[in-house]
Amino acid sequence: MTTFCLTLAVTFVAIALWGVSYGFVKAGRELHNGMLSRLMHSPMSYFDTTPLGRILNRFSKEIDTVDIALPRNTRYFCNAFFLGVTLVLQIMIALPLIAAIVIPLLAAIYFVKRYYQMTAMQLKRLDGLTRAPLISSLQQSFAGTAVILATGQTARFIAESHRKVDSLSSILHLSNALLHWLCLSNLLIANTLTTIVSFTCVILRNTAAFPNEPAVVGLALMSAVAFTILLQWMVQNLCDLEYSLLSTERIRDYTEAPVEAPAIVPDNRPPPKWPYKGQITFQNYSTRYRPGLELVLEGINGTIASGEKIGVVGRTGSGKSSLTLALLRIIEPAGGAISIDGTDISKIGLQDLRSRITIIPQEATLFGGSLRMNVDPTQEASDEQIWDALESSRLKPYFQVSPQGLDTRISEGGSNLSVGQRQLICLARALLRRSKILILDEATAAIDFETDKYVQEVVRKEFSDCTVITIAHRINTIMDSTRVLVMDAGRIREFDTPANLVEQPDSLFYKLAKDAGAI
Ligand SMILES: Nc1ncnc2c1ncn2[C@@H]1O[C@H](COP(=O)(O)OP(=O)(O)OP(=O)(O)O)[C@@H](O)[C@H]1O
Repeated sequence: MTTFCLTLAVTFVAIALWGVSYGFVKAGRELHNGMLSRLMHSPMSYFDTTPLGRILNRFSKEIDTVDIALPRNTRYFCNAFFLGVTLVLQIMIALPLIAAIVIPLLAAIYFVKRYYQMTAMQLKRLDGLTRAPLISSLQQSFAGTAVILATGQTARFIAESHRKVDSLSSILHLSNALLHWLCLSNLLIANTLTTIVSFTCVILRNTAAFPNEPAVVGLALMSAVAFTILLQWMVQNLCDLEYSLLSTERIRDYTEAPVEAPAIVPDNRPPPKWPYKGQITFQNYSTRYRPGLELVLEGINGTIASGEKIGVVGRTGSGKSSLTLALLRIIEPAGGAISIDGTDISKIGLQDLRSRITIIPQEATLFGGSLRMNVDPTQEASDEQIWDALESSRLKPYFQVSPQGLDTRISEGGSNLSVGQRQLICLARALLRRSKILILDEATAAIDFETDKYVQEVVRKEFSDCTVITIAHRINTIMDSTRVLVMDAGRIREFDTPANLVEQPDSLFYKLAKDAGAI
């Protein structure tokens, strides 16, 4: 009867703990989704300061631990725990005297586990610290394979990689040694129980305290032997369970990563056709990449009229790209404001702002997928419109001969296309969007002079009624701009027509144009 009640109680508790284990799985999934959605909305400064290797480690190892190891360890521990409790109770029912040594044995198990765990925690931390640099280093090496091969640095990178693998292996080796120590300690404790149970049986064999049934004595002895095997498993599962919970903590840190401003501000949504004219006004605008850093744009004032074609020039690091990032609110203002058609862009949602401005960046961003998906990511255009855009960007003849047509596969990052072709796909994308403001951030740097000229012609023709801001590496390409904005150390130094600026030999633009051989 007692055994039946015990079994029933244990079954109920086991079911309750299975529920807890299921809860872990659910919580793990929520943490995963939370981390992903948070990181997708994190500002650029967060990625500037958080190594990519660390983020990848969270998404691979830690998520794997929460999704797979945590529920498994919970289940294993529950099994081991209840089996262990049942075995000890069976021994105590058969030989009540054994109860006297259970508490000292539990104390010994507790101290061994605590010692093991303190050391293992440190090792786990070291594992994380050595694993992340290894992932980052591998990633950098793969990204820079061409440069590493070209500069003959292969041996250095391999040696560096070996050094990092060695550091990680030494931590893994120590973890294994610690695990063996735990095994040995637990075996000693469990064997002590078996020895005491055996001796008690022998000593009490002729006394009233000895069970009448030989089967009960056999059960006690069998339980003691089984406990020897089980204890090791139970303690290790408990430790594994606690480590898995550490991963949850690490992922939770990422679910609290900073996020950008809201995508939509319901009370302040611009009308669907905004911007109507594309007039951009800077009012004493300044910005920095993150708190604590120097201002990269300072006291920017000026108005770009609707439909103007503005060329932005300046020495490297003068703040040209920062100006475009400020327009898209990739970096937020530290002071002043930018208005588009009279609307302060800092007051509207990021999605509303960014969906109304088109940028062709310095580095073309292409995704692994079809040509159609890359040219028309929102999937709103017809095949005809996409082919027209490809024709205007001079890519139609190239893709027309492909049997898959618009379904031609583009590799991740556009690696099966030339750098120039990638930029032309971005131009086709811009042609499809047709927003009132277009930004070209050194977009034609990788294109030959002839194609660059053609792109400028297409932009002038197709975006004739739009405001176009061109950050130029070739001064020639912006000589026919309406006005030229010359940046220097984060400030606007000159803002006038190219003709006026080249007439002033002491102007910065004159010097830049002269250096470039444009005048
Ligand atoms: N992610 C960043 N974090 C911190 N500072 C940055 C970051 N990107 C750029 N800067 C700094 O901002 C300043 C302006 O850089 P920006 O890229 O706007 O110059 P640029 O004129 O576009 O240069 P280039 O012609 O070389 O592209 C530089 O001093 C640069 O060091």
